[in-house]
Amino acid sequence: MTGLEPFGARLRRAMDERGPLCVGIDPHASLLSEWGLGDNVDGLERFSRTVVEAVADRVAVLKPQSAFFERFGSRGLAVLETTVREAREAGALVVMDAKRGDIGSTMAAYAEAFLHKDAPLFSDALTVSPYLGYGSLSPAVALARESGAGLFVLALTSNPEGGEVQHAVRADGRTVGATVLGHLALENAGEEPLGSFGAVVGATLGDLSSYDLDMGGPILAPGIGAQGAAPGDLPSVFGRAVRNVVPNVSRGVLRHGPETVALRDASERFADEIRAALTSA
Ligand SMILES: O=C(O)c1cc(=O)[nH]c(=O)n1[C@@H]1O[C@H](COP(=O)(O)O)[C@@H](O)[C@H]1O
Repeated sequence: MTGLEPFGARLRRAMDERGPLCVGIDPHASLLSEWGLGDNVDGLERFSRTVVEAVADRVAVLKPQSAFFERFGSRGLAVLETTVREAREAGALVVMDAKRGDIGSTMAAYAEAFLHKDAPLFSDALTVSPYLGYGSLSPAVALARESGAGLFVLALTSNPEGGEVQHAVRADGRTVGATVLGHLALENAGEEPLGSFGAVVGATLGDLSSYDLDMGGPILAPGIGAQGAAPGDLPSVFGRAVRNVVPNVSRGVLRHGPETVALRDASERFADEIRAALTSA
């Protein structure tokens, strides 16, 4: 299979050209209602198309959250396919937020579903959970390499409950989260200008100086906006690794819909604040 240029290289270029913002496509039932749309497939379709029209030609990354599409069964998945295709056609990279994780042999099928270049839901990258053991992800790592796609592996998540697993200390004295970051550093070794195997690290987490976040790959940083973090927090949370951070905002942008112009303005405001925060870092 001839793959695309590696995801990390494509992402670095997109971040340099467009800035690093990732806008999430999270069609919550409450947002559909606020936008005057029905909580049905037509509403889902209108919502997703509007977000793509508003920002896919200007942000580096769009991140559809699969659960909100799965809610509507096969017709929701058809909307997800269209959303991914139209976002990519408009020049955005698509990170499919499906947070898959399973035993290795089943993980291979999840990888086929999202990372095989001929799959209907092929995406530039996929969020995955390493909490069945990092090694269980190896079929996804292998297929991502072959396709020129990437992974974002949950390392230190933005939710307060995540710490009970991720900050747990192993017998060798390292935390579970640090162990995941260590695996990613090995995957990305020697990859220039940026590896394709990223971590998810919440922007809400405050001081992370005890973690080595500089693991050669991108860091997807959710938590800005609705979960309380702000663009100005990025330099202090991520330190030197901030240059590789892809900050995600979902509800913080989406609540400004349904007008395309208002969505675009909200996204530009976040992009400007992020640029200002990174320049001062
Ligand atoms: O993998 C993710 O994207 C993710 C990881 C994490 O630690 N925290 C987190 O909020 N997310 C996702 O990021 C988005 C955040 O949405 P907002 O809180 O509305 O900006 C949601 O789609 C979450 O599922």
